[in-house]
Amino acid sequence: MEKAKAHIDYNNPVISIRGLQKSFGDYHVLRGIDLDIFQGENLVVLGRSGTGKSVLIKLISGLLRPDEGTINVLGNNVLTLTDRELQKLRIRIGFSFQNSALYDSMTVRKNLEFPLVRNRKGITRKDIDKAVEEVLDGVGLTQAINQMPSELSGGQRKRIGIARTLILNPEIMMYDEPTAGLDPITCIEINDLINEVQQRYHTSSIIITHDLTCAKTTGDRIAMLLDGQFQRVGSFDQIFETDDARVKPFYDYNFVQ
Ligand SMILES: Nc1ncnc2c1ncn2[C@@H]1O[C@H](COP(=O)(O)OP(=O)(O)OP(=O)(O)O)[C@@H](O)[C@H]1O
Repeated sequence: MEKAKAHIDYNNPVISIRGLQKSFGDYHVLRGIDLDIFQGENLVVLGRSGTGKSVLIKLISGLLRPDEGTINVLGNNVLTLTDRELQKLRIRIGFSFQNSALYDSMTVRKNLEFPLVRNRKGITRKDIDKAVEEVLDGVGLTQAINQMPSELSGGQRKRIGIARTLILNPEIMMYDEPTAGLDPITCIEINDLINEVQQRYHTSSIIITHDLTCAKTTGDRIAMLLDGQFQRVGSFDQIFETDDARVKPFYDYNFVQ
């Protein structure tokens, strides 16, 4: 499906990162990251394995501390927040991770209710039911409400995983390898869903992927992490308009639809 025009507010960065550095022992993983992600934008982060993409997400969400630099998320200086403040901030961020599995012993409904009951103290039964129905509609799976995760396809489980994140109305979504391990048709569906989420929930997103079709389909901008820095940032076509020997193989060995 063609990506609809995104409504991006370039005057309103939801994440602002400056001079970010992080080492583990002698390995200098991030060597000066500068990045703004704007309200309503899908930003794709591309980079080879081990370049520090997951480390970046952990730094943004306060799970790791940088050696240098500043990180501002939704108006908060992440490095000065208390644990409690960090927890509150994380509720405003939706994480769709490869390992964020559903609870196998619970129906889809119960899986979706779980984050609500845990994070919205005092929420009424009526509001829970409404939120579950709305979010299932949002991911196109209303019929799955009473099914068990084992009865769903990989793509459907992925959708429910995303729905479980969306139910808390996050302002930012983080997708880590959203299409990994899915067949090509399901990949297309998940890419479309990421774009639908952007439109319907007005989220800003970071999408980490190796899948260039995913990058091309979902990204309003692409940031390529090379040697610890965002060496190339721009549209899909712009970042691959180069003879840089570190960039070209990325494109040449990927099948891009
Ligand atoms: N807590 C840690 N302690 C030590 N080294 C770490 C830690 N976390 C990450 N690293 C190292 O930092 C580097 C970057 O890791 P990261 O997981 O961010 O890579 P990535 O770009 O997400 O890779 P992939 O695409 O394979 O998921 C790796 O060499 C990893 O071993």
